Amino acid sequence: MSKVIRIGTRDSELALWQANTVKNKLEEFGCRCELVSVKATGDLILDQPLYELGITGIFTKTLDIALLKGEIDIAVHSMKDVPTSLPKGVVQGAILKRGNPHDLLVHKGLDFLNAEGIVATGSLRRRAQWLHRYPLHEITELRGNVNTRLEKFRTHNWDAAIFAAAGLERISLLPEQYSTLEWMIPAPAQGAMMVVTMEDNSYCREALGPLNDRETEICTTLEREFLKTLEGGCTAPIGALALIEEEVMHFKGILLSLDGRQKLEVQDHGNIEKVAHSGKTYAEEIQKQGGIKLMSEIKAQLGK
Ligand SMILES: NCc1[nH]cc(CCC(=O)O)c1CC(=O)O
Repeated sequence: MSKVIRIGTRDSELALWQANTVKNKLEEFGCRCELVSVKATGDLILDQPLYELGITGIFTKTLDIALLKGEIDIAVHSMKDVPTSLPKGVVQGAILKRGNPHDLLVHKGLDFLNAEGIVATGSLRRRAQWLHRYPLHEITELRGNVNTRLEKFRTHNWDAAIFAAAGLERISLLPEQYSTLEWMIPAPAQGAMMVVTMEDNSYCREALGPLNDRETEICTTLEREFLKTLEGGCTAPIGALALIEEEVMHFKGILLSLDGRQKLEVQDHGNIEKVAHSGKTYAEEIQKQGGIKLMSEIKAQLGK
């Protein structure tokens, strides 16, 4: 077989790292690959908060279009950026072994935690969880790719900024002062990469098979099932994390109000088979706690 698999990637440092990781793995299994750079709208539109753009697949849209047009054979996405429903004809080819799923606080000293502080993030989920824990703090908008955000943090007078650990670790950008936010529930599938291809591309589907990490697939599928049941196509402060430790599966899921005052949560652990298929049930528990009303308030506040 002498087919060359064209791997679509965005051109941020993190996207290139992720695409190269997939390329190296495929080559280990004897495939030939090349990277194809595709410009994504998420990198271009920066003057409006993401949630106002009303597009859940903003980071993945352009690569998916290139895939549908046949310009590339596979696309590598940060799985947390992939909408819970894939475009028609596009299928999950592999989910790679997850990196660090947690969020990190990059800071200039932690004294501000017990006082007033300004924390930078563009994420509704991080903002709400931060304000829930530190109601006296102020959140300032911070967007752009990881490099841009870190640079903005360095040049502004903010006390801290929140990042996905996996993003900083992958491109070796861990700054001098940071702490892992173990208490903060990450975005569903944070730290995992999903490779997608076309349903009818049996060559790529077969080639991607060995790259799949079953444990990551089980955990992220559960987290996304929880998200899908709750969100109903709307961005909201939702977090979910599933971990398997010594054959026991642990799950935590949350939904907060935008201002962080209200927090609904569900926690469980148990047999992998049982917990892995309870994503919808966990979301329904949140809905029973007041989640349906809260979601409609969030939608109204975001102007949807
Ligand atoms: N939404 C942007 C995004 N998408 C994936 C990552 C990092 C890698 C990951 O979490 O898988 C980031 C950066 C961040 O949230 O700080």
